[in-house]
Amino acid sequence: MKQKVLVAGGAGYIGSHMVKDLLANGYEVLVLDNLSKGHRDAVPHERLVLGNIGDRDLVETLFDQHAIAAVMHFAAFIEVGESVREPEKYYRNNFAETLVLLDAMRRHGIARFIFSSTAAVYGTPKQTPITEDHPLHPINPYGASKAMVEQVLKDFDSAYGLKSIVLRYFNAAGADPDGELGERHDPETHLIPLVLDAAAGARDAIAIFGQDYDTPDGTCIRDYIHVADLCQAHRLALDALLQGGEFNIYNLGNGRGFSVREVIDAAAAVTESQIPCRAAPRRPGDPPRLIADSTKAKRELGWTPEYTDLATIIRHAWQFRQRCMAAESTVSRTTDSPTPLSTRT
Ligand SMILES: NC(=O)c1ccc[n+]([C@@H]2O[C@H](COP(=O)([O-])OP(=O)(O)OC[C@H]3O[C@@H](n4cnc5c(N)ncnc54)[C@H](O)[C@@H]3O)[C@@H](O)[C@H]2O)c1
Ligand SMILES: O=c1ccn([C@@H]2O[C@H](COP(=O)(O)OP(=O)(O)O[C@H]3O[C@H](CO)[C@@H](O)[C@H](O)[C@H]3O)[C@@H](O)[C@H]2O)c(=O)[nH]1
Repeated sequence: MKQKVLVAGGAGYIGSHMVKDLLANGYEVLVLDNLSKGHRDAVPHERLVLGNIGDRDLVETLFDQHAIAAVMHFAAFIEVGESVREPEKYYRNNFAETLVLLDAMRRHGIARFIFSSTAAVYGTPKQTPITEDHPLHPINPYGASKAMVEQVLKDFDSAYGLKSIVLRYFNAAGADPDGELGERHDPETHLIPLVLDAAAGARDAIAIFGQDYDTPDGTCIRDYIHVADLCQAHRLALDALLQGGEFNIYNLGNGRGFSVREVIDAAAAVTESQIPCRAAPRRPGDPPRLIADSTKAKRELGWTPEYTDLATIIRHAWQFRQRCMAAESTVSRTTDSPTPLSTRT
């Protein structure tokens, strides 16, 4: 019988790619998403349960009605800058609501959990590349909310035997290599899609947040990891838990950092466009440099990222963006009223 996985936040960017990946690999999938940020058309409609991970009655009913083998938890608010301005929103959604989900799992004896954590738990790292044993000193509420969940997961493992794998992603980027799914945050705050907006002329210029960091060109350095490679790591983590694996933590990145300026230059080459830029102040909560050491995930999970080249990551994001633009222009030519973009057939 197929194993059933509950994907919380499965209508979002990374979660929707995960749903597609799981279905392609023979799993049953149920998605729980409140669509606060996600897209209804990013998941097969018959699999979507509309609701909140912090709705205890709903979650307990789901666990009563479905034989859930494992939960993958993508549901969260994700903007570093917003978390500095509105910390309550982040601690409530990312921490308090997750606690409700975990408690319902515990009460129903569902004992396998895969958690989307983040490089933001490390804060400003003492050294790069960062290994998993680097101390956690988050410098923004987003990272702190994720570190708090990690602590809960360790304690739930010890006390209740709820087994988790924590995946600390660095900067998720790119899109489904088939072109069917991609990143559609609204508002978009992530560098690569914003740079592609500027390349397409949909935005006047890309603001560079800080040019006085202690990096070779003065702009922040990040480790961009393809969304399809993140999905591969989740599937391997799921297999490990289903085979009796224990609590563990893995960094997921390519081990190579690119500055904001290097990303802009790479995007200009991929799109064959001029990308106008303007200097802007530093964004609060941004560490200067985040680069992963993912040796442990490769060694223990057998993770072999496929799309490690920055140009490939940007090209896939660009292909998805162009597909969306083509679909939107077809819709606006054929209807008077706006129709939601459907990326699934
Ligand atoms: N995008 C990145 O670069 C990145 C990097 C590191 C970690 N992560 C983590 O990966 C996960 C997914 O990120 P993403 O970029 O796909 O974000 P996203 O905003 O596209 O997806 C999150 C999804 O969760 C849903 N959601 C949010 N709160 C919910 C709640 N309380 N109940 C039910 N559904 C809820 C949203 O509607 C959305 O569909 C997040 O946990 C994020 O912290 C993302
Ligand atoms: O218009 C922009 C947008 C971003 N940046 C910079 O580009 C870099 C990357 O920013 P962004 O794409 O917003 O990602 P991060 O803030 O690094 O955060 C992402 O990556 C983290 C892990 O490293 C995850 O935890 C977060 O969820 C995810 O949003 C940062 O230095 C930003 O200051 C700009 O200069 N201009």
